Amino acid sequence: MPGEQKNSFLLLYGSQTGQAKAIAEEIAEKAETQHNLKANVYCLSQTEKKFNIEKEKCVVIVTSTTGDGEPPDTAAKFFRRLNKKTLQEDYLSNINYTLLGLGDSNYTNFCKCGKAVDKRLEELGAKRFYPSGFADDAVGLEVVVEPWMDGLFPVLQRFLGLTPHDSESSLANMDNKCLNGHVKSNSTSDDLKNTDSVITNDSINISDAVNTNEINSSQLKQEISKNGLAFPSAATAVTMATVISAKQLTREDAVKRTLCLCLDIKNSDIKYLPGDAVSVVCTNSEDEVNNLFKRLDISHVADQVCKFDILPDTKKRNPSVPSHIPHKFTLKHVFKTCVDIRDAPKKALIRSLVEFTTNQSEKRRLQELCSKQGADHYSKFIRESRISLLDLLLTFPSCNPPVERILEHLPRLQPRPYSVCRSELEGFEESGILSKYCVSFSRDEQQDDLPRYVQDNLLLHSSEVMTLLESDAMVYVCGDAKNMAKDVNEAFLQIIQKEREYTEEEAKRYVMKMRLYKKYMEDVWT
Ligand SMILES: Cc1cc2nc3c(=O)[nH]c(=O)nc-3n(C[C@H](O)[C@H](O)[C@H](O)COP(=O)(O)O)c2cc1C
Repeated sequence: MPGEQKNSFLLLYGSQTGQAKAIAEEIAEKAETQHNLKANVYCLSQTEKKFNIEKEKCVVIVTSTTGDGEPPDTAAKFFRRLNKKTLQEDYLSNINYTLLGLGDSNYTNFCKCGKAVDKRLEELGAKRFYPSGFADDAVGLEVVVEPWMDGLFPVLQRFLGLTPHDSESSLANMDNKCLNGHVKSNSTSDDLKNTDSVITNDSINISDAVNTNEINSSQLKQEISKNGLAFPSAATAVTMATVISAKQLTREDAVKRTLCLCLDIKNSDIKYLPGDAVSVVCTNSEDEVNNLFKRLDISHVADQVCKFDILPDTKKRNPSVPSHIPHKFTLKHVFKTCVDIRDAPKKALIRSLVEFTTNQSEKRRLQELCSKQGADHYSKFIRESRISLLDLLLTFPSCNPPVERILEHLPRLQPRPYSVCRSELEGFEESGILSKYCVSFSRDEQQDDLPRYVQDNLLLHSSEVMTLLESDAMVYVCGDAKNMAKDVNEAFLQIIQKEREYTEEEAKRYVMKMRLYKKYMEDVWT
């Protein structure tokens, strides 16, 4: 049984794009380096191979939600097993657990997976030894994650019989059964003093450039797919594709520029259908990378080949090189293609900058930004202002961190997902396959009498739409759930009321029936 040591506990994570995994790793690291606890960490996909939850005494679960309220792919098997109808009510009565759910309140089913697992564990008799937390990516996961994690350790210690004190006050701060969304923490001024101690030692160091040859580009391509960008959610290997044409779809004065890019994938194995998603890795801007290098004073080594080494005397348990950093690299390559330099700097990064800042007032300001009391300042100054790493360093001129410290903290450059659709409609209209084809460019400036949104277009063609509906038409609605899908649904209700002289109730029943017979289908997201 894995939990044999007195101070050990099982730590499980279910992650689609890496955040839950990173948080679980942080919990494990803090548990070991700061709290004399030992975490046995496994991905939920390892169920029955590496762990059997029913045999555990103390379990901590961190899981995100993906898709439309679904568990991450890696958690699907665990989820299925847990939901078996045949399990007895007391199946998990021996285990004690707590759970941290990650989600995004822009989605309809906020933290659905975490909440469902939490509920099911309770149904099966498991006891929650510490309140479960539900963190919201829309406002910043750290708003819930940080106080939840801080409170967890003393409770765990007490639960495992290591320190019989402290946990009461920690539990008192968590007075709800679950933490949900925004949390105001009840911290003391000690938090500020303690900010430095979180970073105990450099764990990673860039060794001196091993040689000064530039890595040739095919080697770099290999590194991208082999080491640099091992995307956890990618269904296929990463493919290099050339952009063969680019057409701007929006007008020059549009609020947001939309481009139609054609990628040449003739020589790749990619097969796709409309509805699949293609994720594009867009590199960081050369100018921004150069400016960052100038600010970090590393322009002169930008093209030298480097390698990450773990410091032999690191105090971190199981230190590892971030998986998105290639074994050998040039700084230029890593900063352009592997790390996200635009994302708002995380508190852990800001905390690590403090020790490299010489001006005392700048130092205090940085400490404040990453302290619990400074949560509002952090949200306002960093997140809402969409400050980048370069902006931050320019604002704090006396801060001169070594580049390895920055690299240790920068998140992976995430691919941007796009839905695959076909752009053949114009051709279909020309060849007569389509008899009518209407477009609405809502972001372009419109003359007042032209339909701006798709619902305006539907209402404009109200009687034709009704005729189509009556002749067994299928309706597919795809796109923004919050406004567009709602408004399109409303437009259909209006059309049916107007054209058929139906009451609102009758129109609703009409659309309901269409949905029931799969004649009105939605593929929508927020
Ligand atoms: C494609 C996609 C679908 C998502 N669906 C949901 C959802 O239905 N409900 C929710 O609360 N969060 C949803 N999220 C937000 C993630 O749960 C959240 O960003 C989380 O921090 C990701 O953690 P992970 O990297 O460990 O997977 C979704 C995110 C993505 C990218």
